Amino acid sequence: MTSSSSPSQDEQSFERTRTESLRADALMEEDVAWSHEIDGERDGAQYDRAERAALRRVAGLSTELEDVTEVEYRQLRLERVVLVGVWTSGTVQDADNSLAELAALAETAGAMVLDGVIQRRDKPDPATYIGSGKAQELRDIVLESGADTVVCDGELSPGQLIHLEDVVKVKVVDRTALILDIFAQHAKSREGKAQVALAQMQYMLPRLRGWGQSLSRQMGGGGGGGMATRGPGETKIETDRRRIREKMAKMRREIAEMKTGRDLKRQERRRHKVPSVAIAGYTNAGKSSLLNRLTGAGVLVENALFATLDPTVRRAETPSGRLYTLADTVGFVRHLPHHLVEAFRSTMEEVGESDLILHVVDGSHPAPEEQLAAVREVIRDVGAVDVPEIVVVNKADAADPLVLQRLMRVERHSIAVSARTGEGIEELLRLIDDELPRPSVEIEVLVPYTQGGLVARVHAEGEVVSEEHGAEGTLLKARVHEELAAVLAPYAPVAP
Ligand SMILES: Nc1nc2c(ncn2[C@@H]2O[C@H](COP(=O)(O)OP(=O)(O)OP(=O)(O)O)[C@@H](O)[C@H]2O)c(=O)[nH]1
Ligand SMILES: [Mg+2]
Repeated sequence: MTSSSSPSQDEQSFERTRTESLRADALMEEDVAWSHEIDGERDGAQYDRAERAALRRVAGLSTELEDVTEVEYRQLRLERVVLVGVWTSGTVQDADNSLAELAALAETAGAMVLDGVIQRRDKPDPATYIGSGKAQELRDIVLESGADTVVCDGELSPGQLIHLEDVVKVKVVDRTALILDIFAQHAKSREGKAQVALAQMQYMLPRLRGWGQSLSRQMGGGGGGGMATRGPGETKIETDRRRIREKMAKMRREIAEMKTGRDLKRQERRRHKVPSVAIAGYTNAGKSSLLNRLTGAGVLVENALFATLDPTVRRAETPSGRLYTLADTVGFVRHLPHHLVEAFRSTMEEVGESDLILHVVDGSHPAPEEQLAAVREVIRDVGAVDVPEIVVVNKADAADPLVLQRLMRVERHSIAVSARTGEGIEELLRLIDDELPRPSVEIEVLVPYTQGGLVARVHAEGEVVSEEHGAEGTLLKARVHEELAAVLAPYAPVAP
């Protein structure tokens, strides 16, 4: 399609080119010369200028349901949303991916995505996130599409949220609130629920609004505060704040107690020297699928973000018969809200204290490298840098072979698998076996047949080098951990 030269204002505002994702949509300001051949010669500057001025509509984002019954079924939580992103750096593709991920998040939260637009800017507008002119256009899109919520692809300041809401006249939420909402919907365990609630309160605290605030805004807002702006509403907010703070303190204590319970369990596992493997990775990468494939555990797998919020720990066995634990973890996401990282820190510490991390990445995703980097950032954040890592490139069945090759080349310690088809799983199991810490003490013991349980323990917890069944018992040569070596010490054959 050749772009029309200077389309009329009406065409500019309402023509939709959903299929041409690179085409800036017709929402530009009047001053933009859009007469250039889009596919023809345009230098970078022009491109930039056009992009800066345009709210670029991202194609294929609409998840408007065709089946009416499905709409009704979802009606309860259904919000009709328009997504908006500010694109400050990176390529068009990056910007599109980011908005596509926001769409997936919104859907996971139960919303219906009607439209998505991106504005090119050096940085978000301090007042309204997108520029004020663009905010007006966004208002038109909201009206036209019948949306009841705008979702911004970032964390907005309390002020930005208020100002943008004033313009678009529907609820405005940001990426952080959306992720918090999903976590709140998905948390099952008491601890998970408490962690999410804490994070939500933390997020809410500076964003509390009552009519005290609108009052102060009416009275000129922004400036000095002072007695004049201090209405009864503000006092109410102060009371609310205090109540929330008290609740948060209580919640923190509860979480700390629950953590103690989990720590005990972990210590128990450590005492038995069962090596632990943590499966970490970006949300929807296939962590739970992999856990199921490796252990046959029935863990919830869903094509939704953050299907897993409560860490599941399963027992597994290497091909050589050594036991280890395998833990599924909460998925990561770019710009994971800071409050959540804090709230889930204790859960994520599991990753930090494991003996090996299986870092799962979706090989069929458009930007797997970005996902790897985002996850590593959080791993660094929780101080889990010393744990050896195997990069497990999953969904090899669906991935572009060239992308797989690229990842294998860059990631030294990596393997391509498919949790779905089972491809590469055998090899992964062997890799895990190689990477798990070796028990350090070499022993040679003669275990009487009456102590069969000990022989079984050596098999499970150590590595058997040789085993002979003699008249007096089982002659074992093996490598075991110190504690088991101490238990076995009495059975060392006496030197002749
Ligand atoms: N094609 C393909 N799809 C896969 C594979 N592994 C998982 N999936 C799909 O990817 C989606 C996410 O899988 P999960 O195992 O729930 O992913 P997860 O990493 O546990 O996700 P969260 O718990 O939400 O963070 C599901 O729809 C799976 O069916 C695979 O090897 N190939
Ligand atoms: Mg999962």
